[in-house]
Amino acid sequence: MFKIINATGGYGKTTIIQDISLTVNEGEIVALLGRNGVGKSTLMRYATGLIPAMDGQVEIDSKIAPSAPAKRAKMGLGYVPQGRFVFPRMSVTENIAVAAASNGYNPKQTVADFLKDFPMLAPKASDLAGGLSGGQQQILALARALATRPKILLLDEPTEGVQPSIIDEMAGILKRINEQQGIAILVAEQDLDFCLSIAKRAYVMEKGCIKIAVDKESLLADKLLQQELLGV
Ligand SMILES: Nc1ncnc2c1ncn2[C@@H]1O[C@H](COP(=O)(O)OP(=O)(O)OP(=O)(O)O)[C@@H](O)[C@H]1O
Repeated sequence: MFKIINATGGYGKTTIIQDISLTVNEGEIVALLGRNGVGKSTLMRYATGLIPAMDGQVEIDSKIAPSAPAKRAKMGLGYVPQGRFVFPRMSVTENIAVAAASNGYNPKQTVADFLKDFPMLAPKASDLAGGLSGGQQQILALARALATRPKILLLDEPTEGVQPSIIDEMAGILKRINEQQGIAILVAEQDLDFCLSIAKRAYVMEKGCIKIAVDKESLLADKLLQQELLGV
């Protein structure tokens, strides 16, 4: 249902990712792994349309996605960028409302639903997002992406700088939305344990390319691969 086909892209004239193809099937959670700087975030930005394609394309539900990020969002592509993007001077409620409205959904209803679904945010509903802890901001960033009602959710290093209890909470939320709402997920990560607690297979990147596509069991069993490609 979500495909990146022969993606080549980068910044200015510099090519960072080269000829990458990957698929996330309906209802799947797939990990995108690789050491620092291999191009995971660049591939995510390519997928969302935030950087222009030098070559290749993105397909959502077998339709070629237009390049504008807002059009991809309307087709069902949700995105949580690295660094937990929230509006710091808006309240938790306003952050969710703005995200819902940006994709044409009723802000009031969405906020009411989300405060039920994200009990951690409910007591903070009127607080400014900038005053939340790092982990709470990451959960809010996830709630914002979900408020756009995506079919496929792209997450860029959601565990970075987040304390273990919130990482567990996040894994629980991701499994729940995947199982109950059928939202497919592509998660770029360095935290192998987190990824393999939610994903059944992974693509591993090296120097701007996909080096290998591997299922969870094979990756867990292959310590050499873990060390060589992931440095763990
Ligand atoms: N905005 C940018 N302009 C120019 N080069 C960039 C930009 N963002 C990233 N790069 C370069 O692209 C390469 C890949 O970086 P990218 O952030 O995509 O990797 P990554 O696998 O996500 O790494 P990390 O885990 O550190 O986020 C790096 O060499 C980086 O310096």
